[in-house]
Amino acid sequence: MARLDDRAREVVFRTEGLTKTYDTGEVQVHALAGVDLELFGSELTVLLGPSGSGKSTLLNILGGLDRPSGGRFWFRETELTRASDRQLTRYRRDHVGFVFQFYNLVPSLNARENVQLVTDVAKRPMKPAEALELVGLGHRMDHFPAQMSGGEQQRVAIARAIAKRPDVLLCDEPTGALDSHTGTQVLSTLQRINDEFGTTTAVITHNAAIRLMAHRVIRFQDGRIDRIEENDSRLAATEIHW
Ligand SMILES: Nc1ncnc2c1ncn2[C@@H]1O[C@H](COP(=O)(O)OP(=O)(O)OP(=O)(O)O)[C@@H](O)[C@H]1O
Repeated sequence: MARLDDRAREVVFRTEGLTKTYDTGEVQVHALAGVDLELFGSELTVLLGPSGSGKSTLLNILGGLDRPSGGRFWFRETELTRASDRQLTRYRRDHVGFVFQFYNLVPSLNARENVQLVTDVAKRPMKPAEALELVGLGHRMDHFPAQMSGGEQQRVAIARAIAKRPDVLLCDEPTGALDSHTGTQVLSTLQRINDEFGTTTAVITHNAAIRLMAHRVIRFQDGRIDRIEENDSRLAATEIHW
């Protein structure tokens, strides 16, 4: 599979000394303790690290869902460190797709309607049917979440995230609730979207096997980046087992 070097090294995200401290009354939790990082255009990055090492905190800040306590960060040329709530909402709507561990689908809406929630408010969306075809669910469009497997529901969530043609796809434990076989199908969908559309993709996981499909692997420890590895050769998601 293509190496990162083959791709344009546009800097999509940059962070400088990013910190996040939670004040829980008696103790301060340093969720991020100074993160300097660049994520590049079209790359698929896997963020690995023990529970509590700060992965979700970082992804939530990059996605405009949370704010840092200190440091600075940019999306392309735009500094978002002190963006207003309105600016962050517009940034999320126009540029970011999210995929979470628990699919967050609306149970009373079928697959097509769940995707339509996003396409109705996006600037240049795909048709819901097109997004569902892309994740291999063209035949399940009228099904409700309760009628679908976990993997299918997660693929509806991916269709919803990509239907607005986001520049970045931020995925927090997208296979955390899935068995190996189903998880592999979901990863394969993410990999194909990254390949076909060049969507910059970051995937948080506890599962070290998943690092094999990434262009780069970023390892977290205690709110800091411990190590960054570049994969000389990558595996197709379908070749990964756990
Ligand atoms: N709202 C909050 N209030 C207080 N502490 C928090 C809050 N959110 C996160 N934390 C703490 O910040 C630290 C980093 O959490 P974070 O969720 O970013 O880690 P993570 O690496 O994503 O972990 P996991 O893999 O378990 O999801 C943890 O110690 C966590 O308990």
